[in-house]
Amino acid sequence: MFFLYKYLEAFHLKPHSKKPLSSLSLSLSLIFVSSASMATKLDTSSLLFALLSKCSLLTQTNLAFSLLVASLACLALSVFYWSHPGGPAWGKYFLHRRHRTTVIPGPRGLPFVGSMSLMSNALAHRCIAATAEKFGAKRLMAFSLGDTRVIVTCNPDVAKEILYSPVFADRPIKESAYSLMFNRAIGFAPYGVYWRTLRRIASNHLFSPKQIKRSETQRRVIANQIVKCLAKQSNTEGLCARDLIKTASLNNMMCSVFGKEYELEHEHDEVSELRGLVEEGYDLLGTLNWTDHLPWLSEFDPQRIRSRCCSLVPKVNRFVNRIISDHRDQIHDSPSDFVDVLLSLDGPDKLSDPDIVAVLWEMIFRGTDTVAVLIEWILARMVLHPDIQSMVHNELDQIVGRSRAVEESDVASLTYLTAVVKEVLRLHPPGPLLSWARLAITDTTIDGRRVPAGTTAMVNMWAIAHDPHVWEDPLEFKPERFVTKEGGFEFSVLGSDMRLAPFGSGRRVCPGKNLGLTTVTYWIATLLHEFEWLAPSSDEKTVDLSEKLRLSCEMANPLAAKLRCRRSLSV
Ligand code: HEM
Repeated sequence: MFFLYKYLEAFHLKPHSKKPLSSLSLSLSLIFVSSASMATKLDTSSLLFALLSKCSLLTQTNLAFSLLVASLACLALSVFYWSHPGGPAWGKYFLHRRHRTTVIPGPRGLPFVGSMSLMSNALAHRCIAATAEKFGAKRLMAFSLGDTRVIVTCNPDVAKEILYSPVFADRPIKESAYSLMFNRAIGFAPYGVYWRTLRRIASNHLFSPKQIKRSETQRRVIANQIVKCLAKQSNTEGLCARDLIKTASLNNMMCSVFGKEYELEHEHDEVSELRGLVEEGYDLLGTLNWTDHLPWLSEFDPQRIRSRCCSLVPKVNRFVNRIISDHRDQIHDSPSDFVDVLLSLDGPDKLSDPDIVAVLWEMIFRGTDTVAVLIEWILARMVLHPDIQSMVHNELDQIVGRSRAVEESDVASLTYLTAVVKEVLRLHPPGPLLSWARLAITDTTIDGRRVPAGTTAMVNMWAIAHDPHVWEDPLEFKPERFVTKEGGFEFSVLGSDMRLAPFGSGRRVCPGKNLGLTTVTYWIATLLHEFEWLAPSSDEKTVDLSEKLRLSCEMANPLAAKLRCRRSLSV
């Protein structure tokens, strides 16, 4: 009110003004008095109208002039925000911060929207790495996604500081994740008792070494089915294994989670339906939603993410609830799959039905694509480097021999193959930006710079894994770097060494890392033991390694290969 008063007063002094200042002041005072008694009833806009209607200065010229002044003021403010290193969101913080602090370098991007183009790019990890290099900000870079302040590091020490810090144990709010119920599952549940309970239940009943061992038979059965399907198509030039591997991975998760077994050879309506739901969810969650960062856009849903989520969720609910009620109808002495486990919970651990749906849906969702994407990258590298593939074959011949199929127990002795998997994780981490970012719960200090609460933090694992200061010849495919020398330590990729932590680290580290790695290594051992993977034709010696970052970073164009069976008893 005070500002409005001042504003009108200032106008009154303009040459067009006809009404004396005293009369306007009187009008305003009257309005002030009457508005005091009705303060609770009047909203700001009606008050504004009341004020303006009292004012005879509302000429066209004055209105145009006031609009111009307001627009210029807005523009000046946004240019001021935008001029701050890191862009507009950091500029706003600069005005409100209470502490003197070193500024974090970073790109300004565009006024209002900041560096949206960095993240909406299909190669965001590469763009961020290049921008950090340009700004000399590899340790810590700031940028803005609309109103969201973001920090990103391309340095292993700073990555450790972020991922291990309890301050960054939360996830930023994403409308699509909330709409798709992931806030009630592990991935997006706010850090707290509920999240801890879910992680404990999943660690005990899905990801424990005992549980992983129990699901060995199911992985062997599915591996045999993959081999059988591939053997049938082995004469095809340019065979594309992507869909088969994705369906195999989905079948594997459906077996662990829902206790459902399907033949890979035949199309099943239930599997196709779930594949469709997962694909749609994957697309929605992997898209940068502008309304997450520009609240003034949220009414409009310009990318149709909200409406697509709204139509997906009832389908997921119907699908998963059907499976839950089938389980309720069957009485088991002991839980045989993860649905049984969740239904058997009692006391404080007991989950409501909507929460059970969210947890089950997340497991299927997270466990399917990550595994399939990694397997395709490994096969691509094998086609591209036949010399390395033949070393893997030699190892398989020595340890397993051609007379039998690989067993999961052989994998521990396949040291070169394990090194190949690690080298592919280094060059093609499925989550180059660690999939889901972290959120600062309180103000904190990272690498000596102040980071305010509410800042989103990301680790560019792809940049760390490609950094020549961290890895020798980082662009070379050299599995030998992971072959443990006599008496040396084995390099762990499970989150203890930030030079390569493709499963993240700290409190929010991937809980499915052992299950994922066991599945990938065993299936890859089988696929390489049974087949030689060759370029589709002799004149096409190269493999297209272009990437496309959705939620995971997959090959932009599916791998096409030619297969040669290595064992006569390949099925
Ligand atoms: C090759 C396989 C996989 C890769 C590369 C991978 C990678 C990741 C990464 C980078 C994160 C974020 C970690 C962080 O913020 O520090 C994550 C989180 C997660 N992953 Fe995985 N993952 C894989 C397999 C799986 C599997 C098989 C499952 C379950 C069946 C799974 C379930 C989850 C869940 C639930 C989270 C969220 C954890 C939390 O927020 O507390 N992942 N994964």
